[in-house]
Amino acid sequence: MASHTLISSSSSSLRLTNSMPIKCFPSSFTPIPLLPTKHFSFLSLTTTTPTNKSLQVRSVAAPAESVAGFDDMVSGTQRKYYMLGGKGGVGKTSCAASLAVKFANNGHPTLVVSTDPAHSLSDSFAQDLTGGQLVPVEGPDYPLFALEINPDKAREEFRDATKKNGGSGVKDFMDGMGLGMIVEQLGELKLGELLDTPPPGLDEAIAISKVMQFLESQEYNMFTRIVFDTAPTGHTLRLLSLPDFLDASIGKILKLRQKIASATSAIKSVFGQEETQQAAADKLEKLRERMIKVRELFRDTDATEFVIVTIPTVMAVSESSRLSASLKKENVPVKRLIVNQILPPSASDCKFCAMKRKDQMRALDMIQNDPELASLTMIQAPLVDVEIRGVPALKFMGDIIWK
Ligand SMILES: Nc1ncnc2c1ncn2[C@@H]1O[C@H](COP(=O)(O)OP(=O)(O)OP(=O)(O)O)[C@@H](O)[C@H]1O
Repeated sequence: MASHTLISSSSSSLRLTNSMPIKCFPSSFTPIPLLPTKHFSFLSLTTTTPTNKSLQVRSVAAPAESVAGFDDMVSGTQRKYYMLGGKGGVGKTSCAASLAVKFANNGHPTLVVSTDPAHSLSDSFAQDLTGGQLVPVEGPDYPLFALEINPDKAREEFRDATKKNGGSGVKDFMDGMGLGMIVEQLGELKLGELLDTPPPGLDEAIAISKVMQFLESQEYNMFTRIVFDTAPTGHTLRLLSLPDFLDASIGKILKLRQKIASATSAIKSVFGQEETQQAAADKLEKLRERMIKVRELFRDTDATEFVIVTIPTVMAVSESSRLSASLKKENVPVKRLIVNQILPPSASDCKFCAMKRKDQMRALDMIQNDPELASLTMIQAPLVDVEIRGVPALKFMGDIIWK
């Protein structure tokens, strides 16, 4: 508790490690000026009192000696996957990046992957990680690599494969042959919809399957911890049911292909399309296999854990509760819940902070009484006073969260 304990005081001025005084918000709101990045301490330290007397403040919202069970997370050299997910903007990327840094500093060659279509890993590490390739992250003791999967590119590949092999490409082709009726008869195929307005979650499913593909290669053998920074909740929920949906869709495409193969083989051989079609079919089949692997990965209780990240607001907690219920329903292992951005304790809140703290306490209370969330290990992470960017800042944050 030592470094995160606030000592009460009659003074309203808090002091950071570097002795920079900052004031609570006055009742008429004025934004707190941002501190320079080098001061990545957080408002948790000491206040001065005229008498120099100090008194410990106990508060529900105090960033506690949270025991995340990091010893358990770090033990063993068999490969483990950690997927961090939650509502947009709650701090998924910061928590995922700080976990990756912590693993790498504790002996694990680690890979951190972003499958969120709106990547922010590059921003978090303050390094350019774009390009869909492994990029080494400088700073940690053991190798840490990052990978941002380009969802548009991944989707295009999928689109091309399905188009060539049973999407609108085949329909047009069949229409041209006067055989469109067969396609019509398989009306429930709904391929057009799938290709033109891909269901949310498709990007991520393809991105994860792409990672699975990479992980099969020699180059990736070294990684013993893989941390995923996933897309916001809605995508994750759809992603869980997506492999089944795609499995069925792809299955239908391949079936359709077989059905029409005999009718068109003579014509196709004239136009020389047989080989292209076969190559596309193989590609599609591979994609289907990888989707099944994604589904299995999410449900592998020995190797995988989904960590929910939330913030202490009623809305975020409600959403986290729904996410937890859905994950459990789908047999995805969930053990930990990070409650991020908790106000550090203060002995002399301004009106704004006092209100905010009350709200946060209500939300924390809600978690403790929520049938879905109460059983999870709760990790409280403080709201820090600067933006968390770069490896030193992520290490600092990781050392607070992952204990
Ligand atoms: N504990 C914290 N204290 C202060 N700032 C934080 C904290 N956690 C996250 N932030 C800041 O909040 C912003 C959003 O964080 P982050 O990008 O990690 O969230 P996210 O959930 O991944 O967002 P998105 O859903 O948009 O991908 C960033 O500017 C980050 O530095």
